[in-house]
This record gives sequence, structure tokens and C-alpha cells, in this order.
Amino acid sequence: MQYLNLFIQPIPNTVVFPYSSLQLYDVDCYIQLLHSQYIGLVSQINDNQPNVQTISQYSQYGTLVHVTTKQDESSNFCNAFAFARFRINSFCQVSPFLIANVEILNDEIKTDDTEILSTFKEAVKIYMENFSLLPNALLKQKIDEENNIVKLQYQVANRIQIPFNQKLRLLQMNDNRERISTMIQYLNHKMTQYSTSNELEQIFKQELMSEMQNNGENLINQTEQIIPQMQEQELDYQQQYVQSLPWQILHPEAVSISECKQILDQRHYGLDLAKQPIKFLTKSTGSILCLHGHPGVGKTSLAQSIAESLGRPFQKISLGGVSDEAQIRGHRKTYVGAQAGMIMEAIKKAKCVNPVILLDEIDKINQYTVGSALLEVLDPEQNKCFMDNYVNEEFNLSQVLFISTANYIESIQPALRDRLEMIEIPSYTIDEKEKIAIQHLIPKQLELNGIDGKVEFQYLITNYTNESGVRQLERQINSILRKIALQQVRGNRKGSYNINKGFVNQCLGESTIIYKNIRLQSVGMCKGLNDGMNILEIIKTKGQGNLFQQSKDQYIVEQGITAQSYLRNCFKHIQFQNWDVTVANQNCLGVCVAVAMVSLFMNKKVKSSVAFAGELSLKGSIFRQYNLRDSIIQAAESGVESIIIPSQNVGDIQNLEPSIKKRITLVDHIEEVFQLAFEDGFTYQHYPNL
Ligand SMILES: Nc1ncnc2c1ncn2[C@@H]1O[C@H](COP(=O)(O)OP(=O)(O)OP(=O)(O)O)[C@@H](O)[C@H]1O
Repeated sequence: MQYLNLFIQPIPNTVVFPYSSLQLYDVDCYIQLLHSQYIGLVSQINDNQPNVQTISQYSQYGTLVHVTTKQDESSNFCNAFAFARFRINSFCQVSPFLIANVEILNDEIKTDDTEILSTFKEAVKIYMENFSLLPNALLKQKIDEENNIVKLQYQVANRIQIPFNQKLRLLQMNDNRERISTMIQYLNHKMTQYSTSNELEQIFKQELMSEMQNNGENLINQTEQIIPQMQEQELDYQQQYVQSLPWQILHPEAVSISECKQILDQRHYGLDLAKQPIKFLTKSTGSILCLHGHPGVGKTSLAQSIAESLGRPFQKISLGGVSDEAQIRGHRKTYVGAQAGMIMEAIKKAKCVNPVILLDEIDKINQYTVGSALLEVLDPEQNKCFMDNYVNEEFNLSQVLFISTANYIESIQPALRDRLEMIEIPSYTIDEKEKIAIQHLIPKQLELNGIDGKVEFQYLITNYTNESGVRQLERQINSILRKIALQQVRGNRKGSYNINKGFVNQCLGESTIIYKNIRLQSVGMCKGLNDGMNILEIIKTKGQGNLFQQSKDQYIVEQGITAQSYLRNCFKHIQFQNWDVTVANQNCLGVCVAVAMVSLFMNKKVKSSVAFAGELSLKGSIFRQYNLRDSIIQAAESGVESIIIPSQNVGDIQNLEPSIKKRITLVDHIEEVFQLAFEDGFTYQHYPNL
């Protein structure tokens, strides 16, 4: 696709098709101002109110025109030649004149278009014969010899006398076949309409003959000349661009490794694992870190701090939603409106060969097109001679320190994942959030809001933030401080503030945390961990032993079936076959479903203070559940006193705070879980199969 920013000349109630020569009035100043010989003609649809201009008045399609020469020095007219259609993407400027970003449309001729071409030629010839325009052997021969279907159809479209809206419709058609069939209809219709009108015959005859004869060969020649001219101009820009790149400029590293660490510690609380690699960053070339974790845990800001601590320029490339490889590797320079890719753009802005470039949200790209381009960028073996299509010369990227961030590393394609050095940025506990708030967020926001004095925030942190990171917390601190700043400006209050419940409620409204100390109301409910803490609910209705599950996740559904099968096998005295079971709010694995089912069928309430996790096997064994750490923290924060997890997850709890660790019980079999789950206990002696 070719994109261009164009000066737009509106043309009221007129349509100009490609392959036509024309004269334009008073466009010279724009050409000089914009340093471009190309302008876009766009039909102005509603000219009833010429003084009121709105963008909706303009057709979305227009014609690209090359302005060639001025008629003479004193004249305001310029010669121009229309040669392609375009579609307007957006208006970049409306006043004092229009500039739009347009996509040039390629009216391709397909080889299988020959049939419709001959039908069309016949229609044009019959039309002319009927109007007694022939015998004109030359004209007939020209039509026969014309193999460029696009050219022929536009020439006829330019000449045919049809209403404005029909012409506009032709211009807006992207399918050549559709345009030609429509024109055949118009030609046939006109034949019936004007077969008696001698006057119109004459007009048509004169116009068609003179245009075909004058423009026939010339038009092709002109088009062939214009494209190279356009490319020459683009080539100038391209050469300037290549020269502006910092080919040899190495930015000096300003600080020592110990200073780096000091700077990082000053700016970021904790994150020791992420701060460690800094020790070898300065020596290594081509290290690619991937900081991954939940939103707001400090990935982007840490990358920025790493750059600052190294004294290197920092550039961020937002990859979220990038789906076209050319956005990374650049367009070939032969494209109209070609550009370099994001990597070279970042290098150009950084003005050195060794900046820190952040590839933000590497998990949100189209993994198979953009992912492959990034493989080349990030591979230390290949990136020494990275070739951007637009620059078209090898550029050494090996001195760049690339850092990437991701929320979910599972979404990154395996080959790319392989090249990244993964560093997990874990979610914060309430204690950690409190420390981050006190040491970093509050001082930062106090300064930003120009407040003096002491502000206590404890209530806010424990009650108003239900997130893994601290972004929401920072926002809420900011809202409260703005309120305080306002009070100080009005002279209402001075000195220290205790941000107590009343003050927070007044600023932010009632607390919105859902699962804080929630009590389970009835049997068939339990608290389960998966992607946070969930409340699982199960109900039974008279039926035939069906299991209805709401989840669309196959793994979760299979876990539900496993739990039911396990219980059917062990609890033979329960008539499972007479009941249909519906599992609601389901995001939990087998252990949790099994507990809720036992609760429902044996009428035993599950303890509100316990939460469960773990994958269940058909024989009742409990296996590791992935990504459990954050859910454990969330459960603890929501007041759960006992957290039951598979012993295979022991590795996930090593770095948790002691206050959370002591709430955890590790289990291997569902029998152990049942003993811990119910308010009135659980004994096995009644169930010999267990
Ligand atoms: N450990 C920390 N110490 C100090 N401030 C922190 C810490 N973690 C996060 N912050 C602050 O939290 C805010 C959000 O951080 P940042 O934008 O870096 O998060 P992120 O992980 O990149 O989020 P996302 O995935 O949504 O882009 C920033 O203002 C940052 O300074």
C-alpha cells in the first residue's frame, strides 16, 4: 500500500478520472509551499451551501494529479495530468487549506479480464456506431488495439455524459470488473435515451474523437514519465534520511556500575532480580531483557531508569497492535510515501548507535509476521548487519541495549521467546505497595501538586486498590492530593493530613474491593484461586447426571469433568445420576470444583476463610497449577486465612512475605483437602471407597 500526504483541491459537483489532461487554476502557491508537484482532486458533493464547509462534503475518493508546467509566467493556470485514484484515510489539516493522508489505489489489470475487455470494447463501438460516429476507421482501430483496460475505461468514463452521482459512483468502485459492467449499462442506457438526439451525437462525437486522438499515445507516455519523476523526489528524501542516521556516533556511558545500582535503587523499590543484570549490561552487547508481569508493576519505568542510570539515550517503541512487518523493517523505497521502520526511526531520534530501546508490549504484536522481523532485530548474530528496506544499507544494531516488556510471555512465539532473557516483575503485596507509596509515589505526587506537610495513606492502600501493580494507587493518591492542594490554595487547611476513611470516601467514593473478607452464604460455594481469587458456585437440579459448565476454556471444563468423575467413583452412596449440576462463575480447577460438589451433595458449608488451588487427577492426586503466586497474594490481601495449594507449587512461594507464607498448606491428594475444607469437619470412615 502506498500512502501520501496531499494538498486537496475540492472540485464542486465534478469528477475527474485518471488518464485525463487538465488545467488547474491558482494551485501554484500550494505546490511551492508544500514542495510537491502532486495534488489531489476531490469532488465536493453538496454545493448548496458553498460558504459552509464540512469534511463530510468531500468524497472519500479522489484523483491524484501531477502538475507539470505553468501555461506561461503571467498565467494562473497550470497544466496537469490525472493518473491514479486514491482513498482519503484522514484529514491532517482543514484550514487554511486541506491536507489529507491518502492511500493510492492500484487499479490492477487481471489477466482474466480479457473477456470483459472485449465486451466493453464492443459496447463502446456499438454505442458509437449507433450514434453514427463511425465510420471512423482510426478511432475503431484505436479501441481495438487498446490493451490497457484501465486506461480505456477511464477515458470513456471521462467523456461519457452521465449525472455527477453516477460518475462519482464509478470513481469509488474498487473492482474494475464492476466498474466496467456498470459502464456498459450506462452506455446501453444512453443509447436508448439519445438515439434521436442529433445534437448530443455531435457533442459526443467531437469529444470522444478529439480525446482519443490527442491523448491516446500521449497519455501513456506521460504516465511513464511521471512515475520516475515521483520516485526521484522520494529518492531525495530517502538519501537525506540515510545521511541523517547516526552511523558512527557512540554515546559515552556516563556512570559506573555501582552508581547505576544506586540510581535504580533510588527510583524503584524492590525489584532486586530485575536490577541485577545491570551488572553485566555495560559490558555485554546484544543482551535482550524481557521484563514481564502484570500491568503497573513498573516494567516500563524500570526500563527508562536503566537507560538513565547508564547515561544512554532512551527510546520507546510501542508494539501493541503492530501487525505489518514493514512497520519494523521499513518500506521499500520504490513505494510512494515509503518510510523507514520503527527501529531505524528510534535510532535516528536517539542520535547514537548505542541507545536503550524499549520494545513495549512485545506480546501484543502479530507474532508470525512482526515476530519474525523482530527475531532478526534481536538476534545478536544477525543484528550486526540489520537491513531496513528503506535505508537499504546494513546498520549495526549490536550496540543497542534492547529491553522488551510483556504482560503474558505465553503469547510470545517460541523462537522469539528463546532469544529473550526473562525477568519476572512480581505483583506487590500490600506491605510492598505501602513502601512504594511512601518512598516513591507520595513524594512524587506531593511535589507535583505542590503540597507541604505529612500525609498518611494507610486506609487507602488496604481498601481501595485491588491490583497487582501500583498504577491505580498512584492515580488515587493523585486525586486525593489534588483535593488537598485545592484546600490549601483556598486557605481552608494547613499542616499534616491523615487520609482516613472519611476523607478517602469523600474523595473517591465507597471502596470497590469485591472480595474483601467475603462470607460464603450457602453450600455449593467455595473460594478458588486462578487469575486472582474467584468465588465458585454450584447448583443441582433434578436430571440425569449432566454437568453444565459455563467456562469456554477447555482445560477448565476438563477439570470440572475430572472432579465429577472422581466423586462418582468414590462417593458411591450419592445418587449423582439423578441430578444435573451447573457450575457458575467458573474459573477454578478440579480441586475447587470437587470441594464445592462435596459441599453441595453432602450439605456441608465450606469455610469462608479458606481458598483452594490445584489441578485434580482422576485418582484424586493434586498437581501443580501455573501462575499461582499473584493469586495467593490476592487471596491473602482479601482476608483469606488458609490457602491450600499443591505441594508441587512450593517453588512459587519461596519469596513471599512470611505473613502470607504461614497461611499456606501444601497438599498432594484431595482427601487432605476435604479434611481442611468444611466448617463441620470431614471424616472418611463412612466412605469406604475413599
Ligand atoms: N517498584 C516500584 N518503585 C517505584 N515506583 C514504581 C514501582 N513499580 C511501579 N512504580 C510506579 O508505578 C507506575 C506504573 O509503572 P509502569 O508504567 O512502569 O508499569 P508497567 O509495568 O510498565 O505497566 P504496563 O504493563 O501497563 O505498561 C509508574 O509511575 C512507576 O513509577
